[in-house]
Amino acid sequence: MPKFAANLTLMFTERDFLDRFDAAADAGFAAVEFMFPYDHAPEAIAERLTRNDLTLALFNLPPGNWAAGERGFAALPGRFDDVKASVDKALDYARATGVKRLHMMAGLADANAPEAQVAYRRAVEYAAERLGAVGVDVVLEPINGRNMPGYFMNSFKAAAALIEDLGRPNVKLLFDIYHRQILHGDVTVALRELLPLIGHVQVASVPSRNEPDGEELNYVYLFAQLDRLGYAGFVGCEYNPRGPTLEGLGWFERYKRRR
Ligand SMILES: O=C(O)[C@@H](O)C(=O)CO
Ligand SMILES: [Mg+2]
Repeated sequence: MPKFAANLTLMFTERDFLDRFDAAADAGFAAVEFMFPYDHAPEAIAERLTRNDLTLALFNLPPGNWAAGERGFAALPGRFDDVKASVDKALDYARATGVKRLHMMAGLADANAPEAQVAYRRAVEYAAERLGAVGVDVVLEPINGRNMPGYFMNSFKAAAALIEDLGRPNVKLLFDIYHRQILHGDVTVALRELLPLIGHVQVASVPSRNEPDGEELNYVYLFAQLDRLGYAGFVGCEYNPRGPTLEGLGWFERYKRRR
């Protein structure tokens, strides 16, 4: 059975951020993820995890000024000092929470520009070196251009090629099934082929990005497929609930933690 992580950036938003940990645990999740913890002290996040016996599956390195439109800066030439500072900051949270993988966002840049490719590779290698020393993986996520126009990392093929070329055991693929279906389709075969590179999976319905229980993809099949493939990582529920979060958790009933 997949190990599901509630995404606290999108789920349980009826509650304040820190209270979402309690809500996720009460709903039967044994793990959580979120995009950014940085408005809260590392100790406050750690306390909620411990109190609720939750594992933190993933969060993102600081992305720059999100409100102003930044979406990371790893592929932006001239931003290497920001990359270093972002790794420092994320490490504080990783140490406090015990998270084992962090998503490094690439930023808005031309995917074919050699200078962006060089900057990205350098940033990923730097993060991998620093985070690897404390047992943390760096995951790279291809994101579709409808949700994030102009985003540098927009191809599963490019991500896989870079990860294979780097050959670092702690650089892995964040396989967001929602983005995969929009970018390229062929989800099942891609999961099979890319499995050795996958460090994290995320899910949502396509095209609405709601609960994984309908529309284009058959998630009952895909979750069973992940089990058949022997995927041992987490599956992040990165979806916008159609209504109140709890009312949309019918799909999760068969998978939830019971205690
Ligand atoms: O899929 C996404 O959008 C996220 O996983 C993310 O980290 C950046 O928005
Ligand atoms: Mg995602």
